[in-house]
Amino acid sequence: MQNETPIRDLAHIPARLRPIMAALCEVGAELSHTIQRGPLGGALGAEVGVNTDGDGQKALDVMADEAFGARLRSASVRWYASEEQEEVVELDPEGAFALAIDPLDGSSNIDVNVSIGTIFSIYEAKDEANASFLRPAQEQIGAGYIIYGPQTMLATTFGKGTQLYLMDPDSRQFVLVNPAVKVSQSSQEFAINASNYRHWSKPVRAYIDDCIAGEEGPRASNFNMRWVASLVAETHRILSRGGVFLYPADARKGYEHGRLRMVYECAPIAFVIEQAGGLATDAQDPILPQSARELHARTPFVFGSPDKVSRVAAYYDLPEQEVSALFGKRGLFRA
Ligand SMILES: O=P(O)(O)OC[C@H]1O[C@](O)(COP(=O)(O)O)[C@@H](O)[C@@H]1O
Ligand SMILES: [Mg+2]
Ligand SMILES: [Mg+2]
Repeated sequence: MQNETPIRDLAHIPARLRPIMAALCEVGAELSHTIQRGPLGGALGAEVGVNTDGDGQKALDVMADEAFGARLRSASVRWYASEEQEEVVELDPEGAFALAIDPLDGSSNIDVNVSIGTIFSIYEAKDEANASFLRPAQEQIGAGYIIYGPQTMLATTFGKGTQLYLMDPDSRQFVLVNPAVKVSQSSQEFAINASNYRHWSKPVRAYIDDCIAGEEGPRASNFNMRWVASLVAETHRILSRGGVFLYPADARKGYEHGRLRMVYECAPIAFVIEQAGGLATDAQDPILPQSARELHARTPFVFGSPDKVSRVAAYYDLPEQEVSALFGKRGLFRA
């Protein structure tokens, strides 16, 4: 049964952002229900078009975008920037906020019953649509994600730590379960799409080679690997038990800046992770001081436990011959 108040504990949410958060949670709860019904509610994973980035659009991508856009109209959102829309949409000319959204993240997992999510980022609205989003990511006033997994959860930050809420499936209310999430320092897990190994730069190969070399290698420790192909799911795992995520730039055409989009994927996840004591970079420099070049611009993205993220950057700082020497000696995947 749908409850009147979609979030039970409001103390951590600034009063003026509560209508936006209520709207996001209401639509999130509906999506969670739709996702749980899976094929009983229609072909959610059916390809229905192509978005501005050239990615195939699934039925659920479009459904989620329409539902968020419609509900946020009455939540003081002036500018709405979505992965699924080429341009920024004006929702309420009187609205005070600009909201960027990846309505459905990890769409390749819709049909295989694996965790997917919604990512959002909130700024004060400026008079001009694009200028409201093409600005330093550290100007975000709120960010977070909803994960639709075995449990539906919300992770948010408003600049005072990261909070975690669990949706009670009976009442569909989001209930605070952790008021101060902290990224663990101790995990020995890395996440990267290793099928792209041959396309990576030398620093990335050297970093991963050293992880894979385990106890016998320079790290003198065994590592585990995970790749869900849902940024939200990888973020949630790292918030829960630490580790490092990498989606670097690579040599494939169109991947000069990696795959993930700055405005509605990397900026909000960076804010959530850093407020939980982690680090987020473009492999070398922090994400939060950076601005997107354009609405759907990509950026390389590395985040997680601070020691691991800093170590990745250190591999880029090694002189070229030194990385080559390391790479030559340690290249376990060499064809
Ligand atoms: O298929 P790849 O190259 O491993 O990319 C996986 C990445 O792409 C994404 O699915 C992109 O998100 P969308 O589903 O919103 O397009 C990320 O969630 C994930 O980290
Ligand atoms: Mg995404
Ligand atoms: Mg998406």
